[in-house]
Amino acid sequence: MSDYSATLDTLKGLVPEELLNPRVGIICGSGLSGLPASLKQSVLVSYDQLPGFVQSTVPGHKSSLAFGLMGSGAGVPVVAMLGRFHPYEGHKLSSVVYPVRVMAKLGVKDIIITNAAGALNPELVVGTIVVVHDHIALPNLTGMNPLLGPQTDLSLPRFLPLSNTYSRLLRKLVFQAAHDLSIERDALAEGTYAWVSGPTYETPAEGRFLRAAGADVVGMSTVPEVLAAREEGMNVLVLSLVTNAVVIPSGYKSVRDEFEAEIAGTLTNPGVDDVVSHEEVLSLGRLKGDLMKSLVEKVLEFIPSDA
Ligand SMILES: O=P(O)(O)O[C@H]1O[C@H](CO)[C@@H](O)[C@H]1O
Ligand code: HPA
Repeated sequence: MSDYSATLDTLKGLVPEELLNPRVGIICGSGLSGLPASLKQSVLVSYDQLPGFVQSTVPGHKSSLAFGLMGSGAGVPVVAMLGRFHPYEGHKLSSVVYPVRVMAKLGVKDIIITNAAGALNPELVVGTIVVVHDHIALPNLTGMNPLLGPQTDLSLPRFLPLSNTYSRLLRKLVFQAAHDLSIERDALAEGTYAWVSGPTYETPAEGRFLRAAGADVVGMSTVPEVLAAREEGMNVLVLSLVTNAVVIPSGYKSVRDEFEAEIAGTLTNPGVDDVVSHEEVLSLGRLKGDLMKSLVEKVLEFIPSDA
């Protein structure tokens, strides 16, 4: 698994030398694989060609790495994961973060991680892009941490601080990019991402619990990648696309009240239990994919080459 040299040698045989030193890594979330659609000189490498890579089995995720130049002008050399790995697919945490470590070995300094997420903060409208500034990871706190285990690379820190996880500079560049693109203010927000293992979506009570703990959005990915990227010394930017509401502003509706209103003939608004689906998540990705793409491309233009 940790034989990076086999992966790197394979990449050397498949990707032209001028694309093999990407500055920025990108991970495409559910339904967001179109992000690198307009890469120049793009070269696709399928995961099944790469030792150490597993397969993405989730609809809306492809299984390829894309190398190329992104953005206007000459473009910035990037490597993008068109499809990520989640622990709920049965992948080990070490497999989930393997591509991030490969990116580090290729020289990636800045990583832009995107995802689809449910809104816990009732003020977040579906379609909003949340610039993540913090996270809550119950799996990490309870023993499912991708950095657990013997230290195989002594050049990496044993005890990684997480108080400065999400690069202040990169976060600010998103707002600069949005300003430049005249994207309306409400299209973006800042917030805290809660990582859950999935594959079940949250119950309403779990949603309220995570909200009470201080999270704004929830998803089943990203945090393992963030931890590996930070351990490898990368600057991290996370953008979450809100695809559905988890905590419904109107809150819980009592069926006893409803029943009593019904027999009293005063029932006007019967409660309905909202149900989220992955199709809904993907359709939001299709709807907002272009916005995410232009934002990421603009951010790339602004990232200093020595950041
Ligand atoms: O986080 P990404 O991969 O964007 O996908 C999100 O969407 C899927 C659920 O619909 C889960 O995998 C969740 O994590
Ligand atoms: N919960 C967890 N993960 C998600 C959700 C959600 O509501 N939406 C998209 N990914």
